[in-house]
Amino acid sequence: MKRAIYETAARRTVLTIGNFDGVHRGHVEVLRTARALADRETARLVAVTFTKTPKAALTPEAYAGDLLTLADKEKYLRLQGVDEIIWLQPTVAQMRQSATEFLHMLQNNRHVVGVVVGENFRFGADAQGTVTTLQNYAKDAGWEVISVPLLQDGGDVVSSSEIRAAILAGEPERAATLLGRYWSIDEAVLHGDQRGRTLGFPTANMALHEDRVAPRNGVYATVARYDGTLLKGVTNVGTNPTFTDVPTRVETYFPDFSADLYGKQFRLFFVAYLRPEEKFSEVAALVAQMHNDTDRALHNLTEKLNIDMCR
Ligand SMILES: Cc1cc2nc3c(=O)[nH]c(=O)nc-3n(C[C@H](O)[C@H](O)[C@H](O)COP(=O)(O)O)c2cc1C
Ligand SMILES: Nc1ncnc2c1ncn2[C@@H]1O[C@H](COP(=O)(O)OP(=O)(O)O)[C@@H](O)[C@H]1O
Repeated sequence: MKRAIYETAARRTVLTIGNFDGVHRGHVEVLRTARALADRETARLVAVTFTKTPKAALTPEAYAGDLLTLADKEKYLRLQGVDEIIWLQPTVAQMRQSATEFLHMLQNNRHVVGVVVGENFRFGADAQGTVTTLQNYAKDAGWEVISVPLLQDGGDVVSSSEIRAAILAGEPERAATLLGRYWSIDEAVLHGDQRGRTLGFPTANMALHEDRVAPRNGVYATVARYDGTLLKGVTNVGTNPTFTDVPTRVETYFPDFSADLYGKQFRLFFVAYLRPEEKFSEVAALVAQMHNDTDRALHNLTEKLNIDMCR
């Protein structure tokens, strides 16, 4: 056991540090640079990240919610070649750690040979540490530091908060442009009110995780990855105001499909926003609208779907 710990500590390591919520196109630039440095240095690539972004812990009222669950953050980090993840908890003790203490902690933990971060990287209590702090420390420690310039998209910096704002605003296309893939959720199918089938629109229902950013209420063209295939869908995010309001759900009707999905899990990609959810005075009007939504969703997906973005 002791030997295993020693071996981990002795392994040459390149660290990349950040929140990485989204693992968006900007993060991918940082991760690619870090992977290349690790390969050059015959080192492992270790990502140091938080289980919850410090923003969520410090100012929860001003925080829109996470783009990714931790499982998804891990999945997308590993897809970029990260070998291991060190998860930090945003505890009071962790948030009070000075910038130098934070770097000491990393140095004591691994045989660090390099560190790759984004240009705007801040760390330590009150975000006092900057790339310059890191570079100064690295000179003595013998680390190579690379700070990666922030990626821009049409004049805007690609950032997790821009993507959260796009999802909140019902702009999945904009979110996808910044993310480099469609925003998605991966959840199990729950039981609803068993009403969908009586309307001719059975819907697979998912809960919205409270820690996650909530997409704007309304109807979306979506795609699900299920059982190795992609299914076209039309999804309502909302509270079903035409009937009795329920806590916000994500309900998807798959026009070209019929099977029992209860308890099954699938990844649902948000491709386009079609309209806000409405309260109809008659069920027949809702059903007519749902037919129209289905046609529009299928048309939209036929015209615009980019399968490579379903990741
Ligand atoms: C494409 C689509 C659009 C929908 N639009 C609305 C809407 O505008 N207003 C509303 O109250 N419910 C809307 N719904 C939700 C339906 O009311 C809901 O699917 C139905 O009540 C079945 O609920 P159940 O899954 O709990 O059985 C929509 C559902 C779908 C699939
Ligand atoms: N084409 C389809 N799209 C979505 N769900 C379907 C489809 N065909 C069958 N189902 C099944 O029907 C269930 C939804 O029926 P519904 O009456 O809306 O019940 P609930 O209110 O429990 O969601 C889904 O969870 C799934 O198991």
